[in-house]
Amino acid sequence: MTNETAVAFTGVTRSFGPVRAVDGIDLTIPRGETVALLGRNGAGKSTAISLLLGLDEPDTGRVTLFGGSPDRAVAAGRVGAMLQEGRPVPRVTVRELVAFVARTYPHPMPVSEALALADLTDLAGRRVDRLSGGQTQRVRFAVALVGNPELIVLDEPTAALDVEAREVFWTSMRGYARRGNTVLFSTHYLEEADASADRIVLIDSGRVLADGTGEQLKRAAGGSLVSFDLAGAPSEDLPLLPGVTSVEIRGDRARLHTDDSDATVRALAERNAIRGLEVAPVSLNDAFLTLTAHAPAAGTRTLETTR
Ligand SMILES: Nc1ncnc2c1ncn2[C@@H]1O[C@H](COP(=O)(O)OP(=O)(O)OP(=O)(O)O)[C@@H](O)[C@H]1O
Repeated sequence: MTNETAVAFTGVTRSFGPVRAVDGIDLTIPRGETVALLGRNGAGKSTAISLLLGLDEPDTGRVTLFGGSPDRAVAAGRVGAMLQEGRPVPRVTVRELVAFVARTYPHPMPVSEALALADLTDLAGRRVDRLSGGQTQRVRFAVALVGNPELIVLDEPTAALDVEAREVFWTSMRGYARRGNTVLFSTHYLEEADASADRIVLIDSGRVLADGTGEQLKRAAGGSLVSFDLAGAPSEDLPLLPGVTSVEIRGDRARLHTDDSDATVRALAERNAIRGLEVAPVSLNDAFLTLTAHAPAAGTRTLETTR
């Protein structure tokens, strides 16, 4: 680990009774990187974030922020967080709330700057209990960043926001990241992870399944999807065709994930199995489903991509 490391998980586990919520995570995030923690419900994202913020302790392993304990980094005002649970909203204006929070940090940014970064300048005088869901989320973002943290941690920041509100939110977030800050956010939304993060860490059953850019994840899951009508032909040997990494049969339609679509299509042509043939790049959504569907019951299978 170097001075340039913002976040480091080393062999971290955390169980709740029989549930291994975090099951051996090793993860290093350099300063200045924007990382998405991507996973379905119950994957272990919130537990990992609680450990990272020092709100919970690992059973084994260690989490460090900027080379020290999470508590130390939080106490020094180096970390801002936007967690899932909402707090009761007080009857103050947006500016008053953000200014109040700023006073609790050692090196806050000017309140007007936090409001501008969160796109709240026009709403500064509005009462916080009279805002829409998207506006409230931006207030929570301003509260998380007014302390001028080097690392900001956002647990599903856009849950329940519509497409437009999400776009506004991510524009704000990217503005903050561009200042050289480190951002870690969790999400179920693949497009969001791909659009807003430099790097995606795919988590399932408390383990890191893949770690790389959206492009690398797509490649790791098989580069293309070749589909065609079986027209009653047998499908048992399709997994053996060149390039094929996985096969799905839906009714009479076969969908082959392949990392060499040319070779797969040639082999299909030789079998004369080209009715309704389509070749498409794997979408991030397909990549996610393929990777998580293959999660093993035991043992770590990290699809570590070359970074
Ligand atoms: N305090 C707790 N007590 C018991 N089980 C817990 C506790 N916290 C988390 N778990 C379990 O640990 C697993 C991981 O939960 P976690 O909340 O970390 O997932 P998540 O990826 O954040 O899910 P979501 O996307 O739904 O928020 C789940 O099976 C959950 O039920």
